[in-house]
Amino acid sequence: MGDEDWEAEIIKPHVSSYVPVFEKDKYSSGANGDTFNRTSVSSPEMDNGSSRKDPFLRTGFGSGRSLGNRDVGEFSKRETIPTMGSFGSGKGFGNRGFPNNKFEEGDSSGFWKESNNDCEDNQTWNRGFSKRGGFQDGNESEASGPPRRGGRGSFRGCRGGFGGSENNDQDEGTQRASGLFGSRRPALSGAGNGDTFQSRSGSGSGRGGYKGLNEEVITGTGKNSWKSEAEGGESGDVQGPKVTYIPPPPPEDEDSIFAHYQTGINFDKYDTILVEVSGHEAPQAILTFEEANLCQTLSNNIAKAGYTKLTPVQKYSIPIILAGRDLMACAQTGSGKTAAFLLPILAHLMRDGITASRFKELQEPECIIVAPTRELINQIYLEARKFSFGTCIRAVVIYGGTQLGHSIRQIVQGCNILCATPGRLMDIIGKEKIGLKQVKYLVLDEADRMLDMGFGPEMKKLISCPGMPSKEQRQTLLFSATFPEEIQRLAGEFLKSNYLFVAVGQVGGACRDVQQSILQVGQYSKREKLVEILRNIGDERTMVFVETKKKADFIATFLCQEKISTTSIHGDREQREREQALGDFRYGKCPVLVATSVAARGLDIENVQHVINFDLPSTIDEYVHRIGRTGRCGNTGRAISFFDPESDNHLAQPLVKVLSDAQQDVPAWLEEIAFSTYVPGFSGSTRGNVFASVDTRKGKSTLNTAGFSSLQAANPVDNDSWD
Ligand SMILES: Nc1ncnc2c1ncn2[C@@H]1O[C@H](COP(=O)(O)OP(=O)(O)OP(=O)(O)O)[C@@H](O)[C@H]1O
Repeated sequence: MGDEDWEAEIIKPHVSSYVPVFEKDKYSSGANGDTFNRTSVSSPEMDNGSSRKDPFLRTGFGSGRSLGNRDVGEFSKRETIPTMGSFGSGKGFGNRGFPNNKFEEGDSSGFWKESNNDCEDNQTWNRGFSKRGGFQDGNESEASGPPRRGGRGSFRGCRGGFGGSENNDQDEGTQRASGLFGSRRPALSGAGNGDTFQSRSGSGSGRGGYKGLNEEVITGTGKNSWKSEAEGGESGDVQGPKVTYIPPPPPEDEDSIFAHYQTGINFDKYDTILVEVSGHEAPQAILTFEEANLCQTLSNNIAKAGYTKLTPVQKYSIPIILAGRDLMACAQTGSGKTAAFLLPILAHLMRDGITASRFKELQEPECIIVAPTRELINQIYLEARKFSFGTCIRAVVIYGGTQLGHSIRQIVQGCNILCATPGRLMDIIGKEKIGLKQVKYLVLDEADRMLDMGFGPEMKKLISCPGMPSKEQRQTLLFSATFPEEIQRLAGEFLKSNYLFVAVGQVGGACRDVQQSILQVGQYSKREKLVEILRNIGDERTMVFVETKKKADFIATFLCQEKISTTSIHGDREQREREQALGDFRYGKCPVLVATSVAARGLDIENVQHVINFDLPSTIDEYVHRIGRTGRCGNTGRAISFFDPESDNHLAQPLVKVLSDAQQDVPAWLEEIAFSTYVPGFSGSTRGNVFASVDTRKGKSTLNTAGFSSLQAANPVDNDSWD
């Protein structure tokens, strides 16, 4: 993917005539115009002979004046403003595109490295410098990025940092680190939001710095520098400015805390889903919240959250966790896994009492929850805060892309449940800001992702950190909608040998409330098809998944050009922008969110009615997670996927399987491709290595509908092979 030759289609006269509304307002005079010379951009030295691929170069998207990293959704649907250049043509100004010309973080080098793997904190270890600082990744062969909308924008005019080697990256980084923010941006001030940056030349280690109202200079050198990313620090090595973003605190009022959306018409149908529990002596499932015997405050909070009935994964997982057992639970997307682990943990904490308090010097959380993306961990935190409302239990969230000092300050105020992304967690542990001795619960949400090659090593480090109780001493809970066999095997290292495995429906299966359609669409027709679909959809909330960060920017910009209010989220956007984008989507300002896989898992956004896979992901599991952003909690949704026979044939067989398991129509052409395509290890009936259909330990104990309690294991499990 990503090789689409956009150039042929993108050069259209109307492109340069569309100017986003805020551009008109702020820069309508020609004075701010094209200070960046477009021809220089496409010089061979810079584009490495590959500018053919970069539509932005030819159309002026992102050339020169950054639109800032404003969400493209702010390119209003309704505005068409007479020509004044193209997107972002002109100055390297308004770094992030904030209306008040606020500056931040300053990732403004001219080149950036694209990666298909748009994930979180393990990737963020690369972020501070190498990804952003002026170099170009050979594979991507882009002379510059897409419309970076400022920030790390390609064509920043004044300091683009072009170059073709990693050395240039170093140079750019050094340049940035040596006072770029301090000395080159004296006393910048903008209004509001604490985003104002102030010059701090000479502060800290004397390398310059920048500061906002809520921000402090964190320099990269000297005794006080944070740990390098390679060591697990997320804020970067010696070069480059540190992340200073402090997320706004979530609303404190009860209505906001307990705001929720309605369960859908199919919520009751959850009861008919088959549930398997494997392992020894599984406790009986419960049928009602009352049976869980939770304390009054918790019960009140559950009621205030609008939960009246347990979902299947909750019926089985809650008693298992209450019984102190380790658990691997697999249930379809949007079926309430978060509450399935939070409620029993909170119940235990309430029963046993907590030790951490704001008066303790070293915070020692009783529970650590990790998840692969920042937005997801924040969502889990909000759920934890909701269910612990009115109790003395304090949940804290820490994640990358935010100021480390802020994370530390949150923790020292008291921390019983620590919700964290892996990079930030390891950073905090490395700095000895928390003690692990009290950890009784370790939860890996999206556990298959947390244990795969990306995060697995970090998770292994986590469980072998000094002080971390051994698996015999803690309770470990793994949750996901997908659990490939090989990951299940790896999980044995984390779990006690007698763990229980709960499978609600088919492991790795898609949610049946999502109506799936697969359309055969070639690369060159995708955009046209997308626009056609979105026009038909109207204002209904839609997530569009693409394979690369660069393409996410491109498609979002393209849609804005087509007057479709769109924003985007991906791993190269600053955290502030990501949160803004998600907010704009969540609250309806932009009904279309273009995303990479960073938004594929876990995100629970009300009323997402459509998911469009503009590009199919590389794995079927990812497909299942992506389409699971719609059709949640008994609501219905639609997923449309563009299948390009040039690149997606390997997915034909697993797609046919997922579609038929979910009782969806399977197009004849897809079956034909599936039939004629050899996929090593795949077999339609067992799914081979593609994903597991059962607990890989083989011992199945029950096969029940969710409304009935489980039976004892029919086949004792060979636990020995799991240590
Ligand atoms: N028993 C319940 N009654 C009503 N709503 C519920 C119940 N359990 C969960 N929900 C709601 O259902 C939605 C989906 O829950 P959640 O995000 O935990 O799903 P999930 O299984 O973790 O999904 P994913 O696999 O995508 O991460 C949330 O809005 C949650 O508040």
